[in-house]
Amino acid sequence: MTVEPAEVDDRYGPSALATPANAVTIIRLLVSPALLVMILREPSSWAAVVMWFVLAVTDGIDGALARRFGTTRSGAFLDPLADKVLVLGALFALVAAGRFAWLPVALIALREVAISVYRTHLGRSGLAVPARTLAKVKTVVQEVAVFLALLPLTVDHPALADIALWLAVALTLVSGAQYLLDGRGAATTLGHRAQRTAG
Ligand SMILES: O=P(O)(O)OC[C@H](O)CO
Repeated sequence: MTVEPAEVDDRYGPSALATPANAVTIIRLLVSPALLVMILREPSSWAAVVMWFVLAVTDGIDGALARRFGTTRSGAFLDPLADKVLVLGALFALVAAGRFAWLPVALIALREVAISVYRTHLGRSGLAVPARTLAKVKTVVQEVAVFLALLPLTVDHPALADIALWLAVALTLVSGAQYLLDGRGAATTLGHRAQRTAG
């Protein structure tokens, strides 16, 4: 038996596109290029830290809105995509700025692209692959690695951000392998409320 949280308001059906959660996701996507320009101009600054913090925190907001108003196939696709654009954009900008090595960033990028292709492939059959808990944790660790690299206070201790980045690499690869090992079992039709929610 599925127990629904009492406060859930299933206002949006599984195929809805114009939802509050998607609005937050799209705003995050539109704002992200400004951050990348900022990092390229000055890799470590308080302005970039504040902007990154806001973009990372709003990751939780679109997930919460999705759980409140109803999870959708578009949200299950768009939310992880926005995270990838944001995190990969910031990581590549930090490589370009000489702050991160290319190898860990390339490993993360390979997994993120592979899972996006996998999601798109299943999406063509009307299936969604909502983010799993471990994948959400890996996104947070990726965001922490970027945060530590941007933070002026840790500029003299680059090992901190590097350790966080390698931890993110491990979580990224393991969580990616989980999706692939589960195969279509990781997907849901979202015909009814998804058991795993986007966010
Ligand atoms: O690893 P993914 O592709 O499921 O993405 C996870 C999301 O970034 C969590 O918000």
